[in-house]
Amino acid sequence: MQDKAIHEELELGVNIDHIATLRQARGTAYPDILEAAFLVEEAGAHAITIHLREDRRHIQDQDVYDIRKQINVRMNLELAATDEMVGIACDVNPEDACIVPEKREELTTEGGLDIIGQFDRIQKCTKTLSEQGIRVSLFIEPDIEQIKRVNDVGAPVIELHTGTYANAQGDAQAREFDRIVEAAEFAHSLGIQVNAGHGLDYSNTTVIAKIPEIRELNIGHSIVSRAVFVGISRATRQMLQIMREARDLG
Ligand SMILES: CC(=O)[C@@H](O)[C@H](O)COP(=O)(O)O
Ligand SMILES: NCC(=O)COP(=O)(O)O
Repeated sequence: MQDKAIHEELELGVNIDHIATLRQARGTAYPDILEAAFLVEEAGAHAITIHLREDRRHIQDQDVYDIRKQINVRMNLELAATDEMVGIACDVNPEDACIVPEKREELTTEGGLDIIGQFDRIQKCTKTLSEQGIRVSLFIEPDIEQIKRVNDVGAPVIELHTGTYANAQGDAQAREFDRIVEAAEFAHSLGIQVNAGHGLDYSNTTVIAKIPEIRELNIGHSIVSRAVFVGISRATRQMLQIMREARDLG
């Protein structure tokens, strides 16, 4: 069981997948993903997050090994619950692995894992990764029924999918926000570490960052997009500042 204390500091994992998207668009050697990882680390991020998709649309296998070798902060590797991906993760040995649902035809991750429907597979992947010493996180919807099964799966961490909140507006967004708060409180009461991410940007992160049970945010697309104009160091620092202000840490 993990410490049930409320965490003052909120950590940021910067997802640098879309640096690789730009590189893969032309098959060039630039932009250099390692340089991005170094700059993000130097700017104060707590982790580098990358998603090795089965279709290899952005991050490539070599990126995972290179980043693993070169960075000093935690690596959070996002992966589908397949034998191939679990094998790569065990070989790379990141500090964290986040199991995410994946559909080849999707534009981006569309929802959370169905822990109830895919219990055996997710439990098997979690066990293999955990035995290797990798801390496993499950990317799920803010759904109480899903959260009830997390401890049975054996994962110490969840990442609440904030995509629906991020894409909604008005009352619908307020309702989804309430679901996230309720899910975070419930998971925390069960001793599960609560992270959150997907679709968070410079205008919708503050309220999520104020939820005291949340320990880490993983944010990528908006930071890489802002980096086009201000550079990735500044874009990372600006997001960290939003998170610190939300926690009243200045
Ligand atoms: C699981 C998740 O939310 C991120 O990995 C996100 O999916 C970024 O990668 P894509 O934009 O390829 O979906
Ligand atoms: N798990 C969420 C993530 O890594 C980043 O998602 P996004 O900010 O690129 O939508």
